[in-house]
Amino acid sequence: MRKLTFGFIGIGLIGGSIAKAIRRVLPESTIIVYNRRESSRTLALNDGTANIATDKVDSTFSQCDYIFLCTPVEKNVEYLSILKKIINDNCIITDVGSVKTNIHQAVNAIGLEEHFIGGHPMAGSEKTGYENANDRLVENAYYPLTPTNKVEQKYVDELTKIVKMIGAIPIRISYEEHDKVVAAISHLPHLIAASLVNLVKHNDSKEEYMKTLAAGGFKDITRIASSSPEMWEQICMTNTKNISIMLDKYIHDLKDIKSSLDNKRGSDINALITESRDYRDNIEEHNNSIIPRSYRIYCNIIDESGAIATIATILATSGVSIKNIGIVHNREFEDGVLKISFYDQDSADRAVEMLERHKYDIVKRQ
Ligand SMILES: NC(=O)C1=CN([C@@H]2O[C@H](COP(=O)(O)OP(=O)(O)OC[C@H]3O[C@@H](n4cnc5c(N)ncnc54)[C@H](O)[C@@H]3O)[C@@H](O)[C@H]2O)C=CC1
Ligand SMILES: O=C(O)C(=O)Cc1ccc(O)cc1
Repeated sequence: MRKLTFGFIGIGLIGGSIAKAIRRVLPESTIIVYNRRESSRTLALNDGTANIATDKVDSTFSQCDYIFLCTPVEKNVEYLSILKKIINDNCIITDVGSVKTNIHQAVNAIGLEEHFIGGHPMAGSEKTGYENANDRLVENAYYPLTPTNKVEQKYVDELTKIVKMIGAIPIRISYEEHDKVVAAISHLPHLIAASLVNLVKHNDSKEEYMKTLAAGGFKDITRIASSSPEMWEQICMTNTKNISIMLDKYIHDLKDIKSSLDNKRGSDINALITESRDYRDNIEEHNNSIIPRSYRIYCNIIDESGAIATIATILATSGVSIKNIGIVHNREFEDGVLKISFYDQDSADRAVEMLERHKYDIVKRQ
């Protein structure tokens, strides 16, 4: 890989994570960041991610081979006209926005097609900001790329290689198709999560029993209701038509469910959950066959304070780095079990060995 200069407009959760990942895998590269908030710029300089940080998008970015637009989707579009006056002839602008049609249309309108490859890492969380960024965030995640035939293939190949180097899985798709897909699997679910939380809020009693008793299932399905309002307003205002079409279908399905309830058709409910369970169970199997397996183990623990800390300490003292750790409650593990993810198979194997040596019960799973 040639020595590259990368620019980042916005180093929040996603921009910050990609910049950190590039610093890790291409340590010789130059990284220039612009961010509205000064504290993130300082953090990125201090932790060695950025070589240069600017408080405006200016000619410093003319050195860039790649510029990642990583602000909310309507804002990303605003930077295109500024960048058009700055970039060099060989620069590729890419973005990480959750919606692709709006930016492709803008790119088209201002004549930047040869310089643009749309992108969208399918990883992230409800958290925001550089403080939550990490260099492994996009690892094992699909990363749709939406180049048009106006951009030279050598750039598509190189960006694809960079996406692979940071551990993500590039997948080429048209921007129109992309926006239909994400309306169904990401944008509508965020609206459903938010509306479900508000439904509970608006129907809770003054004792707040609903809020108090809300259990794992409610929390699982509504985690994303804590996402950034500004980011999601912009997503919904740009992928409006696709989301609205899916929402119509969903309202239709909800009405069917209500009719099954009102008419006491238990077999309909049974069929609903049987169908969803089969499909849902298949999502992970399907992913496992394409994405490298996530290196995880499951361990039974006694439900008492300090139990997780003890395991974390055993692994830390054995030199095993934990990627993620948390209790899962689902029908597969009736009483709850600790799920621990690692960065590689060796770490997972070593963790099993160490925990079994300490008499922990590792749950065998296909
Ligand atoms: N959060 C997620 O899980 C994912 C988000 N995305 C996309 O990534 C992009 C960035 O999102 P996050 O990093 O999650 O958000 P974030 O809130 O963590 O970061 C947003 C960045 O944009 C900057 N920003 C916000 N408003 C701005 C404005 N008006 N002018 C200039 N800069 C502004 C912020 O200073 C920050 O650097 C969005 O386009 C989003 O659609 C893509 C995949 C996943
Ligand atoms: O937190 C989650 O599970 C998400 O769904 C994160 C996310 C948010 C926006 C995207 O465009 C892609 C992924």
